[in-house]
Amino acid sequence: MSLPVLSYATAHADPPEFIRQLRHALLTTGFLYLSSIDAVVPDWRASWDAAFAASADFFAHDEATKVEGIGMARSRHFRGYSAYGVEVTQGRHDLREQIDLGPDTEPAVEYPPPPGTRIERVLYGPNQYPSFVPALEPALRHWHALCTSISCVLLSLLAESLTPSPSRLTSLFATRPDREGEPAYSRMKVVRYPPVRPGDDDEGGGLGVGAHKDGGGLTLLAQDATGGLQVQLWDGEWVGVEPREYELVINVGQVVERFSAGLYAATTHRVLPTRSSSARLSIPFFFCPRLDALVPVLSPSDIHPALLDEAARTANGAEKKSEVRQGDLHEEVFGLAAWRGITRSHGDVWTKFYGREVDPVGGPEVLA
Ligand SMILES: O=C(O)CCC(=O)C(=O)O
Ligand SMILES: [Fe+2]
Repeated sequence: MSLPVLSYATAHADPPEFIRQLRHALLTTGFLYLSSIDAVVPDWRASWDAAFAASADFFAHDEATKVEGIGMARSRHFRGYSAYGVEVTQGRHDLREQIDLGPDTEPAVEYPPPPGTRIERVLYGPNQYPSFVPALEPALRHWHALCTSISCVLLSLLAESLTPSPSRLTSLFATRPDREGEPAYSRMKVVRYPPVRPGDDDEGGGLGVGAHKDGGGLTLLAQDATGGLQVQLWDGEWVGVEPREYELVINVGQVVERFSAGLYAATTHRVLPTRSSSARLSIPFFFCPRLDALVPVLSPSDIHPALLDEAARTANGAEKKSEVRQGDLHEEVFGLAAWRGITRSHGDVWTKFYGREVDPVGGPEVLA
């Protein structure tokens, strides 16, 4: 089965048609390609090439240069570089190296956080960019801005496809006038999956990134021509998300799953270890609400009746199969789920700056 391809040009020229296709994609595969972005964003291809070229230049430096230059251990906001095998998904080490970025702001909270601080607010702060690859900062800032603007368009169409009150979703991503320094918490990663090393993927079953559902609202992924990403379909079968040049791969995360009362389920996915002789590069962008946003759950009376009908017909009584446990998003502000997720993935950074004394919420041993 191949994944649906939706045209970004159609999103602008014929929104009702785009919404129809989007509903179908999100009720079935939960993953889709977005094509024809260059028809709407004139510098799309050049921006794509610039982001990948500067990222490749960065990764070509040796590990010590990358760690000393912008290692995540230098950032109490969990931004920066993680060496190969450092990040953890589902308790296992991922076979990739990466830079983590987010909205580039002043720190929202001083350090150490004063008693009574909502701990997740420490996640707001500046990114780290390497002075030894000057082209990376402008290329990634621009890419973050492009992905933000595409996400806003897609999120509004998605919200319209669900409910007569779309602003209940879109408002979660809008900056509050009294909290300008705490915008939508959209993270981005620049990732390199090197060819597998002997022993990396034998008995241990190591993966580029282990099976998971994304935590945010929408994910926009740019991948190079290598391949390796797989999604788990309704029946549990894994299928490859084959590379398509200059197209984004789009999926929804647990924020949309919760808001839509499970109708638009977050699809489980993973990345296989790289088998080709050269490394794979990808740039996932996670469009997320503000950290203080409380994600409501739509009741059936808030959902378009035609969508409920279509969902019932599509599922036909079946449950979507997934290798991972249920979501990690509860009746709480989005930031707490984000905090648990990032502190679990980067326990070393948590221990260095926070630890149990400061933080009763997160940490490497905290499960959903
Ligand atoms: O690199 C990819 O293709 C996907 C990465 C991913 O799923 C993630 O970082 O959440
Ligand atoms: Fe993911």
